[in-house]
Amino acid sequence: MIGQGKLLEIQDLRKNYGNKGHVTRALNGVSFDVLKGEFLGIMGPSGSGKTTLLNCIATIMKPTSGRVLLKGDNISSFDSKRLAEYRGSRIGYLFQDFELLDNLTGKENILLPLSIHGVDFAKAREKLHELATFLEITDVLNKFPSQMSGGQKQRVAVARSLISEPDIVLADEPTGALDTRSARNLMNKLTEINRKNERTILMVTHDANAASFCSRILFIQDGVIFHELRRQQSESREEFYERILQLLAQLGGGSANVL
Ligand SMILES: Nc1ncnc2c1ncn2[C@@H]1O[C@H](COP(=O)(O)OP(=O)(O)OP(=O)(O)O)[C@@H](O)[C@H]1O
Repeated sequence: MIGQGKLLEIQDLRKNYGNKGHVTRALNGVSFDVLKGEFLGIMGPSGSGKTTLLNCIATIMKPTSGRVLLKGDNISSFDSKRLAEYRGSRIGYLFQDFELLDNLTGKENILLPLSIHGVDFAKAREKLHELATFLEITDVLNKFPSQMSGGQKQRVAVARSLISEPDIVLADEPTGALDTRSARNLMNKLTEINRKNERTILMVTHDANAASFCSRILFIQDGVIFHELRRQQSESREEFYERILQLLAQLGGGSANVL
């Protein structure tokens, strides 16, 4: 269920790369809200601005103009202490290529955000156990990333993104490096995390199949949101997937799974 209220507000976000001679307008006035408890997808072709958008929200990069509000607070006005808290515990980040540290075990990778930002370790251990059981990674907690499958690595990364119980998880092509079965497994887990724990998720993807797990999808091209699809309450995931494919075909997407 989607809770009431806006969790994240993106207001007229613009991001230019380069200088006067060679300016790339990666974001050209992007505005949308993410509701609390929503699983929102962003689809768009390569180079449309998806990663730039997520990076601006995650404060990995500064927008040229525009505002990002989390629960009404303008994140660009945060001082360094609030910014560290925002990055460390209010947002979780999932990357296409997992971004686990090779010289740390699964467990150490998951607990790393907490050791940086300070926590109650008894509570963390309990949370770790709960997440590991749910994500089916208990048997890889003491392994290093090189000893895990791609699907296991991404589920460890999911646990890392959730350990601090963030307000929102930002996922950048989380199924991009996974085979079909692991991708489906990951999307089922993310859906359950969204529905049961009411965790808000914002995911960018090329993949219509992954997008069909979302409750709403925004379509971006040339740094502008130009369309929206909402999954109806009565609509199955398979029906929503068909509707996404139909839209992509109308847009002249060509390939079935890739915009
Ligand atoms: N550091 C940079 N310097 C200059 N231009 C950049 C930089 N990063 C991205 N761009 C450009 O900004 C635009 C948006 O890039 P972005 O990576 O946000 O797109 P994307 O939709 O995530 O693409 P993909 O799906 O291929 O990852 C592209 O034209 C890209 O070439």
